[in-house]
Amino acid sequence: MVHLGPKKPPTRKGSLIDVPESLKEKVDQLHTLFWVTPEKLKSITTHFVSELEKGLSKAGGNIPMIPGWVFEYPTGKEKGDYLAIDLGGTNLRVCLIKLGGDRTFDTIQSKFALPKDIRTTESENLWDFIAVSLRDFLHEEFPEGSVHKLPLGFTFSYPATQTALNHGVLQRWTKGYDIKGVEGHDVVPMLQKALDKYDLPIEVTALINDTTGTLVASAYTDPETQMGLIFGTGCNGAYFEKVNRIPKLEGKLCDDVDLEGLMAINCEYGAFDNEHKVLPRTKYDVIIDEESPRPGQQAFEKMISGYYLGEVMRLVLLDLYADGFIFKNQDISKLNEAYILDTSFPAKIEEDPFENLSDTNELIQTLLGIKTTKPERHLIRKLAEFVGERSSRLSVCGIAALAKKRGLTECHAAADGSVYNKYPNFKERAANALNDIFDWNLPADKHPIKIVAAEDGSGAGAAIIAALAENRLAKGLSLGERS
Ligand SMILES: Nc1ncnc2c1ncn2[C@@H]1O[C@H](COP(=O)(O)OP(=O)(O)O)[C@@H](O)[C@H]1O
Ligand SMILES: O=P(O)(O)OC[C@H]1O[C@@H](O)[C@H](O)[C@@H](O)[C@@H]1O
Repeated sequence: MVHLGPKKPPTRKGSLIDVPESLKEKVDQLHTLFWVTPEKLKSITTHFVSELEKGLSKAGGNIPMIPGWVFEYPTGKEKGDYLAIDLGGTNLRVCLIKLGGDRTFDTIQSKFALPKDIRTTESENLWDFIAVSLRDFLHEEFPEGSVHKLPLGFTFSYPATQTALNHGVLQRWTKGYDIKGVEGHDVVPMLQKALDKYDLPIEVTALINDTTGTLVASAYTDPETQMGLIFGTGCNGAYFEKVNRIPKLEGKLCDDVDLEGLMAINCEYGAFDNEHKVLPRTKYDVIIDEESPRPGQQAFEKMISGYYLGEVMRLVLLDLYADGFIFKNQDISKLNEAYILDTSFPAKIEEDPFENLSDTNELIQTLLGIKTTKPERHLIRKLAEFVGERSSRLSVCGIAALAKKRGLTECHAAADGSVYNKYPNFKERAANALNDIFDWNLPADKHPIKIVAAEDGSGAGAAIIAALAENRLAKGLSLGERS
């Protein structure tokens, strides 16, 4: 007798039949507030293209468009062992990447949750945390120590101006960071100093952004890759631009750079529309921006990325409570705590498969100490769907804009990050938005521009870029601006 065990509950029907009219009207209002029409997506994308161009001009614009000093696609023959670290918005990852030289690679890695206070700690604590994490990793992987210096690719997922591959001056912290003494400084010597302090046999040979790493790592295994995207704690994209289409680099390139060649660009497009010309910001987006450590910055990122989606939800719930729609006579003191809800909160609500939303009931009771009625849970479920869908639909504007800017009619857009990988229905919603922008009306697997799962950009990408840099140095080629 085969024991089938309990089957996964079917997806719920989600009817609103037992929801009072007043709540149904509120659902409609919230849908109007968060829905982005196909026409709006198209107009946002058009503006996005012009902003990408402006970022490459000498005058610049909202979007930084940072040259990454990676000049070529990997050949797939890159070979060797490289260390890589990835300082993201939520975790630090330490990797040992073994490049096979045949479009394959192996990864040995450890993940360290960033300390809760990391966003406002002293900068020395940040660099020490990284050095100690690397020291622990080396003890495990090289118990007998290492006789020679190990090259390290440092994936630094923040906007850093690069005049060379192994330098990067932090423009500004994003994702709620506010560590003093780092903005305006080159982070490579800061990290190197901490590594030397702990006598680690490591040399930082390349500083890369996680989106550039994602682009290069994915191109190593999939030559159809034309852009690398991150939908994680933050959002961003990288692509290869023609060197002669980067006005702000005129006169700054060494003679050995092929002007007909390519250069990886770390767009830093979380900053798109800081001027607030096209994005459909709600009052909740305005509050999040005004109460963030860097008001006026990262307008696009603050509407779509993992660090903020839970906070958008929290602010709307507070309004629904103040207007008497939910949580009547309940103690909502926990809900008053900023950022108490991370993006897994709306994600788990969207994954609740039960008609009575019993998982949602437990989640809100456990996390916030609030009892809910079934009609309230239906309203909260619709709100989670609206917030999640707005994120997915707006996220695609960056992809469409990069494709339009480069004149790409078909390619792979390699995406990574927990919002892309874990948020329920993100992929389907993103595919629908691509259909809306390009009027394809095709199933996702037939899309000419296909969003695909990326390779490990922060690990393998950093290693491959370190290998590309070594190859250039071995040929006596430059890695940065004319000195
Ligand atoms: N189940 C989930 N669904 C959607 N987002 C999630 C989920 N779990 C975590 N997240 C969000 O993903 C972000 C972490 O992204 P990730 O790519 O893992 O790390 P990093 O941004 O540090 O590279 C956090 O903002 C977190 O709120
Ligand atoms: O991988 P994460 O932490 O989600 O980062 C995504 C993006 O987050 C943005 O805030 C950073 O400015 C980018 O550099 C980064 O690529």
